[in-house]
Amino acid sequence: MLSSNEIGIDLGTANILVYSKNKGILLNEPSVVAIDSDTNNVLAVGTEAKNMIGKTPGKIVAVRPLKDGVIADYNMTADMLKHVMKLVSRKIGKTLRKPTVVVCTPSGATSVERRAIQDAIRSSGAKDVHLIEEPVAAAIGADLPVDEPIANVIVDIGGGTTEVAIISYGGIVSCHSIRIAGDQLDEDIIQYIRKKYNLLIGERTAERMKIDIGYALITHEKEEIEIRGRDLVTGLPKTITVSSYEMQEAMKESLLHILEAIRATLEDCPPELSGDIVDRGVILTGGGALLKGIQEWICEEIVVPVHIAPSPLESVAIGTGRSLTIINKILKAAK
Ligand SMILES: Nc1ncnc2c1ncn2[C@@H]1O[C@H](COP(=O)(O)OP(=O)(O)OP(=O)(O)O)[C@@H](O)[C@H]1O
Repeated sequence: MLSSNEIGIDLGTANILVYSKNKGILLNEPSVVAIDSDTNNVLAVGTEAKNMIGKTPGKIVAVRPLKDGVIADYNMTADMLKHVMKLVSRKIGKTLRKPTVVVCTPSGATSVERRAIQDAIRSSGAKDVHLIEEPVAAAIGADLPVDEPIANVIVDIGGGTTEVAIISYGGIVSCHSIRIAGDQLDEDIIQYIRKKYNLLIGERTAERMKIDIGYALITHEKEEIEIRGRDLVTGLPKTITVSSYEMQEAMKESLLHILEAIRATLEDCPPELSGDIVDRGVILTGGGALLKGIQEWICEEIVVPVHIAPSPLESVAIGTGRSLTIINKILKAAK
């Protein structure tokens, strides 16, 4: 039985989630920290800090300490994790003392990047820190039978990375990890609007556009959204209307890169497992799985059934927490 002192953490580029098998999701907050740049004190973490992005006075900076699925600013990540542990303690009504933590890392992370994640978690008070590859955690969290000798194909489109993996018998058979995912789609939208309309928009506006009227490359009925930004010629605020067709144009190149990663992984699949893929299909997870039309588009392109995981934004966190049971079994067997 897992105690609340054993937790799984999805330390994501966009969101940080903490899961305990007994209590479920204990925390789900954006991976954002707001600091006072004069004193370096952390002022806010999570939603409160995210609401400050692009709106803060000079000395308060709201930053995302992770980029492309790995730590970009070590000290800030460590501070964010300390705050997260405090929030979790408050939630469970007692101090989380020296917890055992399983945390995911992108499968493309280097050993230095993995070590940094492990050290940052340890510095937040954890006793034992176990790492799990993100696609494996996502597959466990999506209820796939990962320890059976059948092909489970997982496509996890997060904020910083897209991980595509074929998992069989508890291990990764073939995998591609690319640093193109939700954040890149937001950046594509910012650049498109800048070039086409000479209008500067912020990250949060771009993300809202993607979520509200963003479509994968499928035929659909046109939708429109009104957005505001700063005119680069006059320097004044301006409102424009953007359509979902323009959003497709903006995101096209990155979406094609994601498709390419899926194709490349399937091409690497050992022939014995190919039959499973045709029968069982591909599971989409991560926030990108919620992009309108993505299931239909990928299905059309790879001609294999595509399903969306039950809770795409939570699969990795649930998988990290559940994997503790497996780790405990291994540790017990080794005694
Ligand atoms: N409805 C939606 N449509 C399109 N994209 C969405 C939707 N909801 C969330 N997203 C995007 O999903 C991304 C966050 O997904 P997720 O929480 O799985 O990433 P993460 O685990 O933090 O990142 P990574 O795994 O790369 O470290 C963000 O880019 C967000 O904009």
